[in-house]
Amino acid sequence: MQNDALLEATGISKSYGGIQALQDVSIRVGAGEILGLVGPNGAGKTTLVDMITGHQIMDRGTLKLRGEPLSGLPAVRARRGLGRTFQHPQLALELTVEENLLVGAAAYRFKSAWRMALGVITDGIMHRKQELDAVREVARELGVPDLNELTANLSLGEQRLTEVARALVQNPTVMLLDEPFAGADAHSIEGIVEAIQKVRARGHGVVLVDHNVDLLTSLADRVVLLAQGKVVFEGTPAQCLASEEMQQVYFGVGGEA
Ligand SMILES: Nc1ncnc2c1ncn2[C@@H]1O[C@H](COP(=O)(O)OP(=O)(O)OP(=O)(O)O)[C@@H](O)[C@H]1O
Repeated sequence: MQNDALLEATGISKSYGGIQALQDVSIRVGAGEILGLVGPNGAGKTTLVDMITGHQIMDRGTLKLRGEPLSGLPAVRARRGLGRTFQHPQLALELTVEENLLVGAAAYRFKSAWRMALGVITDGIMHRKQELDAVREVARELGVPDLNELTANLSLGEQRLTEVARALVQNPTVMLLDEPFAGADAHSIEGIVEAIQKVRARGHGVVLVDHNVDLLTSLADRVVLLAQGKVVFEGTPAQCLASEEMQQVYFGVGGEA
């Protein structure tokens, strides 16, 4: 065992046509660590999350989860322990909140598509009560609104909170959150923060992408600043906020706000 990194992304590069979205980017997330990923619009933050979860295919680079190579379709990576949310929440709007959360619980239980198929036939009823209990507990802890509500009726903040709750019921080794606070109300933000802290307390890891730099730096243990597809600074939140690179990237000046 080389180190205690849960997630290691090394030398990730990706271009879309003529746009170099990521160039030789490396990040690592340790056990019980929240890694904040900041950078201006178009810096490559979502692209990096997509490379890790397999929602886009990288041009170059390697990924490891708990020291083991990570590849395959997003569903395979989810079963290996990657939980995520999306910049635009991806919930089944025609289902209730509870049904959406149960999808997360089932994804965690079935370690392969074959087992999932078999499980639906053989042990669906046996595990249903267990999963319902887990879902209801997470919902209560995070303050997820009415579980019987149709997801289409939720506000953006409530959808974000529900998506984070869905990721949490999978008990992810690493949870990747793409702008979870954008447009969210105070109550939803509180629940999302609770979820992040729970993952950390379990000794698992979080990659947190958000434009709310105050909130992000108050939660993160370490911050990586991306600009134009490259890592331009990495350090503690205080070091990052004080860095010349941060001033340049966000305010176009060197050394002063
Ligand atoms: N599917 C795609 N096709 C073409 N270009 C893309 C695609 N996805 C991202 N890009 C480009 O790659 C670059 C990085 O985009 P990305 O969305 O990763 O940035 P970001 O840091 O997440 O930005 P934001 O904060 O606005 O979400 C941008 O120039 C973007 O236009």
